[in-house]
Amino acid sequence: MTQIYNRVALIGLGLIASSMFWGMKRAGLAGEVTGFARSEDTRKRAREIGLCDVVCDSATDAVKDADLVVLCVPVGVMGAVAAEIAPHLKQGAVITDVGSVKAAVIRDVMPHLPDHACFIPGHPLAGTEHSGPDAGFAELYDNRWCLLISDCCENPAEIDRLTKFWEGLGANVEQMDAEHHDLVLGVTSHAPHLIAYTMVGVADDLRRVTDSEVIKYSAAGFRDFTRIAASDPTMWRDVFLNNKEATLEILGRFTEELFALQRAIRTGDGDMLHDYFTRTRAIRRGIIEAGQDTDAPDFGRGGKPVEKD
Ligand SMILES: NC(=O)c1ccc[n+]([C@@H]2O[C@H](COP(=O)([O-])OP(=O)(O)OC[C@H]3O[C@@H](n4cnc5c(N)ncnc54)[C@H](O)[C@@H]3O)[C@@H](O)[C@H]2O)c1
Ligand SMILES: O=C(O)C(=O)C[C@]1(C(=O)O)C=C[C@@H](O)C=C1
Repeated sequence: MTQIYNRVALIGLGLIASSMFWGMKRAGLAGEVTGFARSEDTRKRAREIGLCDVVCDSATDAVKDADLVVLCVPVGVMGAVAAEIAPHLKQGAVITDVGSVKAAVIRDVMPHLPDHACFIPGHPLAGTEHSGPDAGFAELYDNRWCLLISDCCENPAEIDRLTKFWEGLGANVEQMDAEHHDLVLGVTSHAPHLIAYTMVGVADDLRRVTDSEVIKYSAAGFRDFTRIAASDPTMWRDVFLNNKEATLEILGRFTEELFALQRAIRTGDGDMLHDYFTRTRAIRRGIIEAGQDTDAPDFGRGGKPVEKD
């Protein structure tokens, strides 16, 4: 049990905040945790399940005397929440967030914060397709990355303290520049979600033709798409609207590659398809060999990728 902050305030009480709360309790990281969510139903549910030591009826009450304030709301409302709480922050408070996009959050939040406060944007790379106060669990961040953007805060001791806090929640912490973060996550998270949303939409259109066969006989790959496409619509709307440039850049490249593959199929260019899939398989194997995905089902005994020819 290592207490890192006396008082932590969670604003927004969904998957990410509730997982932080249970993780803080597991490791004894905070003396007291206050919480606030905009919806009265969410606050009621949080009180019923013991989510937070105190559930407040306003964000301003929740942040009073908090040493750490964590903004766990959709990316599109971070700025409005920051404006509301700013005058009520404790002297020297640290503000962080968990938003999936970083440059837009910094743009929206920073101007509202008083000089005495320190803003350290963050992003835990962990989640599920579930949302709301019941969705959280203490293990969500175990052995996952949490990226911190350090250049908004001039106090290295507070960056160290927040790093220890996330490590206490089980995460591995690294620092990254906001623009770079948005490009990397555009490739690894945002574009894949958009593709999953699209693919499930296409299947839904087809379903009308084939009368439910698409869903009934869906194999594992498509089922994974449906899991991802079940993610919260508000959260993902805000991600795309706030990481516009990187998403459009990646989608442009994606479309070019898709057209090339489409052409190879139409013209019967088997060599092109085989070379392409050989290259992508090597990437996957490289990740496994580097030990970066030990969850992989094709990670064989003795730490070697399983040959499946
Ligand atoms: N779900 C994921 O996989 C995941 C992973 C990493 C980061 N994130 C980021 O974490 C943040 C929260 O996501 P989540 O999955 O916990 O969402 P969620 O939908 O489970 O929870 C969001 C909470 O914010 C509350 N809220 C919305 N608007 C509010 C406002 N104006 N004031 C106060 N509360 C408000 C909602 O009532 C809800 O309690 C988002 O910014 C998201 O981009 C999500
Ligand atoms: O596992 C999932 O369901 C997720 O989509 C989690 C995921 C991701 O893309 O990896 C989603 C959004 C985040 O900002 C971070 C993590």
